[in-house]
Amino acid sequence: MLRIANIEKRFGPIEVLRGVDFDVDAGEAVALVGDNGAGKSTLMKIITGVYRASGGEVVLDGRTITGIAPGEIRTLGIEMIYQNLELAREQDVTTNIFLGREPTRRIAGFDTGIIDHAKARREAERMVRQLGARVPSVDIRVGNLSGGQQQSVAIARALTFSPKVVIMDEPTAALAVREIEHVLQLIKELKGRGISVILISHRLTDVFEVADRIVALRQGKVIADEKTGETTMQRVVSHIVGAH
Ligand SMILES: Nc1ncnc2c1ncn2[C@@H]1O[C@H](COP(=O)(O)OP(=O)(O)OP(=O)(O)O)[C@@H](O)[C@H]1O
Repeated sequence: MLRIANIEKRFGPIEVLRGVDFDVDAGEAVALVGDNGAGKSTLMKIITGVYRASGGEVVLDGRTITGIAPGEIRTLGIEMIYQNLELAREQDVTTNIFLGREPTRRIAGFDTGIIDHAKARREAERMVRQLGARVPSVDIRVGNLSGGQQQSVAIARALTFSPKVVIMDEPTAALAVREIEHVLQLIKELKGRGISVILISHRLTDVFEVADRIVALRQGKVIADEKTGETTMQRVVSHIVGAH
């Protein structure tokens, strides 16, 4: 579904990515791990079109997307959920799920439609239910939800774009222990729908629970690309810190 091929990124004289290669299959979750400064965020910004690569290419479902603007890459099927979630905390769940893309209805005599809030609400409820997200009501202000519930809203919102790939940056880092399990369930749900997931995480227990493969980045290079079932936490830690 997604191929990262020999991606290089230089900022002036600084080489941040030095020929990064890995693939993500449909419905596969790949964890991207690496120490602070390894290049994970830079790579994600290249995949989502925020940065232009200095070399190499990103291929989505057979199509080269390197150099395409972020808005179009999103339309083509790559969604990124940032650590800060980018939700409107003062607005309710429905508004956040549709932010700017609410269903509209036509009124006789008017050229443009008006927001059909009842329909948006029904659809938001359906999405939350189908996803198995534990959000008490779609009418609640997002700022009043727990961290895990907010993460669920961000995932539901990502699904409205019908993504092929969802990239998640530290989705469990700020969560209480009992909420982590629920977010990991939602990630499994995405996989079950055939959506590919790239999970950036420092929490290796989470990585081992949901990822099919673990790609370790060190100093801008893939230092290991291993199936989760064929490696160990100790081995992954040593890849990250550079013990071998
Ligand atoms: N715009 C920039 N100009 C110059 N150097 C940059 C720029 N952005 C990132 N870097 C450098 O690139 C390297 C990789 O940074 P990046 O943020 O991609 O790492 P990371 O693996 O995401 O780290 P973290 O886990 O801390 O978020 C760092 O040394 C950083 O200082």
